[in-house]
Amino acid sequence: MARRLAIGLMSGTSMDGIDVAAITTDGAGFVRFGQTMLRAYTEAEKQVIRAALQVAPGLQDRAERPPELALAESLVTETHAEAVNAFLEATGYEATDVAVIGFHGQTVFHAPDRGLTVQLGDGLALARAVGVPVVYDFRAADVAAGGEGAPLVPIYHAALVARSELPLPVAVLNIGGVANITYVGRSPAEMVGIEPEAGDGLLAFDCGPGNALIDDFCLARTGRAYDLDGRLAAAGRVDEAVLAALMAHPFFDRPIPKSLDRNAFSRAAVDHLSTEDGAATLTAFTAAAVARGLAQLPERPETLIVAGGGAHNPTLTGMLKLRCNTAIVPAADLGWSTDGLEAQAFAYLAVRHVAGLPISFPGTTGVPVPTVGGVLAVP
Ligand SMILES: Nc1ncnc2c1ncn2[C@@H]1O[C@H](COP(=O)(O)OP(=O)(O)OP(=O)(O)O)[C@@H](O)[C@H]1O
Ligand SMILES: CC(=O)N[C@H]1[C@@H]2OC[C@@H](O2)[C@@H](O)[C@@H]1O[C@H](C)C(=O)O
Repeated sequence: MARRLAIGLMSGTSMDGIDVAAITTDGAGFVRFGQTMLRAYTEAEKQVIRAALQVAPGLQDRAERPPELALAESLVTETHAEAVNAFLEATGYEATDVAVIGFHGQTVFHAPDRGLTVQLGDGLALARAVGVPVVYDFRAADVAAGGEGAPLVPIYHAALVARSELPLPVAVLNIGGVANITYVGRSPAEMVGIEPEAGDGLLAFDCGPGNALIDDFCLARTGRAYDLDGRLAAAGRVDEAVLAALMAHPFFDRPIPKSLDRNAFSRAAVDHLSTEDGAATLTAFTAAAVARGLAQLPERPETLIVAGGGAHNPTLTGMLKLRCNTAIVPAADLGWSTDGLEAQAFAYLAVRHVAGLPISFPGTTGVPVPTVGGVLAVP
């Protein structure tokens, strides 16, 4: 398969901004990293997205666009076009150099049990604004076929593990707004090939909260968007009784694969705690949920590679070390991008779409057969 330059765009559940990343890939075993960039959302932009998040659970149909969603969708499309143009300017690439863009959009609601997963973003408008073909709406086909619609990054994790010389099994933990785990249990090279098998070699699932609960708590208590370097949590004490109550949520006993809405968990259980103790307890909740997730794997991974914004929180990574009985390796130690990995993944998934390769698998989303997701928009 031909190697193509692709750009990926990820606006995740943390709603901090748009990660932009370029890779050169054949959509299978070849991946060469290009540059990455963050186009941060302003406070006013975050408000527009938050308003859409509030309204979205009332949707009956994923195409419905009440005013809050319509406004947020225009904002998402326009800011992504701005981000791509800024990235082209900064990197010196011409639009004509780029074969395809993978545009995740902004998830505002995810309820696969109701057949609903809603990502805001107009792929055709973006393609026209930047002059590059765009693959978007990656999750709908998987949900329509009976899958969870998430996580979708695992096949990219498998491609990166295949290039590494790590002993298997390996697990990759992404700590975004929600946390998710990928398990690579056997020769991953086979999995990224043309016909990945639907065996238990590649498993994935959302394992619990990531940063979103901590972020929301921090914003409500201090007015700051997140617990910088985990300082609040480091100054507090974990309330073990509250933690046990949080871990009693039925989600943790559900078999894998499984996925989560950003707002699946409530932080009400820490309302009576001090700001420091609340932050410590929610941070421990994220770590404990990862440990529970690892226990659902068929084998204990030799290595747990940690990526996503939560990898920058030393209080959280310290708690992971205490609670997970495995070697923890920051993604950056392997030369992987901590913050740009998901954006790279959507570039990879866009190339797979163009090549007609599946992006989700029975082991990663529970979809009955490997499924090609996404919609192609040509300018
Ligand atoms: N220095 C830091 N200290 C503590 N937390 C941090 C730090 N840097 C980033 N974070 C956390 O990382 C979050 C951003 O993570 P990330 O960009 O991976 O999220 P995302 O792309 O929205 O995720 P996803 O799509 O996987 O849900 C911030 O909201 C914050 O909680
Ligand atoms: C529905 C949705 O947008 N889910 C996100 C979210 O953020 C992290 C986790 O929950 C993961 O399942 C997924 O994103 C990543 C990019 C994925 O699909 O792999």
